[in-house]
Amino acid sequence: MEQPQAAMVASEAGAGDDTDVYRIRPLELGDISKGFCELLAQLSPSTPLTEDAFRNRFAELARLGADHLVLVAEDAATGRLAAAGAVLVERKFIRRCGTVGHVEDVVVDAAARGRGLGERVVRRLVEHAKGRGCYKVILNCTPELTGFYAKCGFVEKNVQMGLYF
Ligand SMILES: CC(=O)SCCNC(=O)CCNC(=O)[C@H](O)C(C)(C)COP(=O)(O)OP(=O)(O)OC[C@H]1O[C@@H](n2cnc3c(N)ncnc32)[C@H](O)[C@@H]1OP(=O)(O)O
Repeated sequence: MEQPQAAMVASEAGAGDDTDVYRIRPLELGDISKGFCELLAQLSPSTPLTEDAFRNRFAELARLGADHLVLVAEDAATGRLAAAGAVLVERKFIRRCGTVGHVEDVVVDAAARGRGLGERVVRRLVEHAKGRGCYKVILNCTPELTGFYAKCGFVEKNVQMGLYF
């Protein structure tokens, strides 16, 4: 039986507005056949996930409950996914055991860009982090995307560093 990625967080993340073209909701197991991998390939080209790999990762993430939420936007007319994004809640010792939201892997299908969908997804991820008690939400992006994230309410802070293996 298909279960939402984090059933208990569905209400927190909002069920979406059914009158809208896009329904924003948590990732579901069936999304592998609704274009989820094709969407992610627009973020980072890679070989398509097998159904087993998708199911295993889905189960791992589900165990993290509301601390890891993947949202997708489903086109109500076609049933295909038009956008996705994730937020991970980090539990710290500092800041009186504060929590921080990390926004990751935001993508809107090329055909659906420029209509406010990316901003809606990011704002929903931020809302979720706020609802989990996060004192801030952070993300990494390329310089070309700072304008987009500024529209979503973010300000530039610090620098990103990486070490790849
Ligand atoms: C943390 C991360 O995941 S970083 C990775 C981000 N993802 C990618 O780069 C994948 C490829 N790109 C995309 O999927 C999309 O272009 C996104 C997600 C960046 C933007 O999604 P869209 O749905 O097209 O953006 P949306 O229409 O919501 O734009 C909201 C506002 O930001 C502006 N905006 C959008 N993209 C940009 C940009 N690259 N630079 C400056 N402003 C931008 C829009 O003009 C709009 O402003 P307005 O309200 O004044 O009209």
